[in-house]
Amino acid sequence: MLKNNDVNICTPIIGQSIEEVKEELRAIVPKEPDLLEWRADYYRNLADTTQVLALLETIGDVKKDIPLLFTIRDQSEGGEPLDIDDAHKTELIERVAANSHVALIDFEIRQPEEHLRLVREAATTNNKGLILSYHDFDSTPPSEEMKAILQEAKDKGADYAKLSVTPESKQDVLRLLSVTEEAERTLGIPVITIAMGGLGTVTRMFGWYFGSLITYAVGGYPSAPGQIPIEDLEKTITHLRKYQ
Ligand SMILES: O=C1C[C@@](O)(C(=O)O)C[C@@H](O)[C@@H]1O
Repeated sequence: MLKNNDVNICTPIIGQSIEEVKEELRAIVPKEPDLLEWRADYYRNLADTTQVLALLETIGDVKKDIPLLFTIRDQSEGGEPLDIDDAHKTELIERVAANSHVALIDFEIRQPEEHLRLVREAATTNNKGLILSYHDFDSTPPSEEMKAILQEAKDKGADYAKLSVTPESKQDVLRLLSVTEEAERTLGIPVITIAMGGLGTVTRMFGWYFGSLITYAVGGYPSAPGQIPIEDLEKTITHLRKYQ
């Protein structure tokens, strides 16, 4: 599945229709990312579970053996407006978790406890990895708070603890990297961290060196501020590896 103790490049799929998703896959799959993320909040028929599961089959048929991460991102955490409520979202994730094409589920740590429990159970039952994530699109919280968020993800049953923040200074970027480095040594589960936007690009390029397991890159279209094309990211990683 994921390469542990190494960097994994993940490319999001953000199509609104089957055609757009297929077009993105045609562009992305030949680039051989380590992981594909279907950001299903962009899909306009998300309310129709039958269509979601059908599109999952389509993705499964063309993605070759690239592991698939399934994410429905809430609008408050940078996702698209949803026409399903939290209960429907959780039920959908439970169905998706049972699908053999899916390897990992991303769920937000701020979701209601009961839904978190149901998603955790679905991931465990179906042997899928669970990423519990937290996004701050306004700022970079104090370091102690960032550590507490990663710890909370672990306490709530995450297999991977993810934190994505918005830096307002280079000091914020350094703090995120420092928290990453410490968490990677001490938390006991893998961490995924990102500083978004141009200031944070360095974390997308080099965060893995400080202990972040996944970095998100553009294969077709970006899904968050500051993502860079997979080709550029691969070159950067290769260069650092060569001389480190
Ligand atoms: O949570 C994340 C990370 C991300 O927001 C980023 O900043 O690259 C991109 C999203 O697609 C993904 O679900």
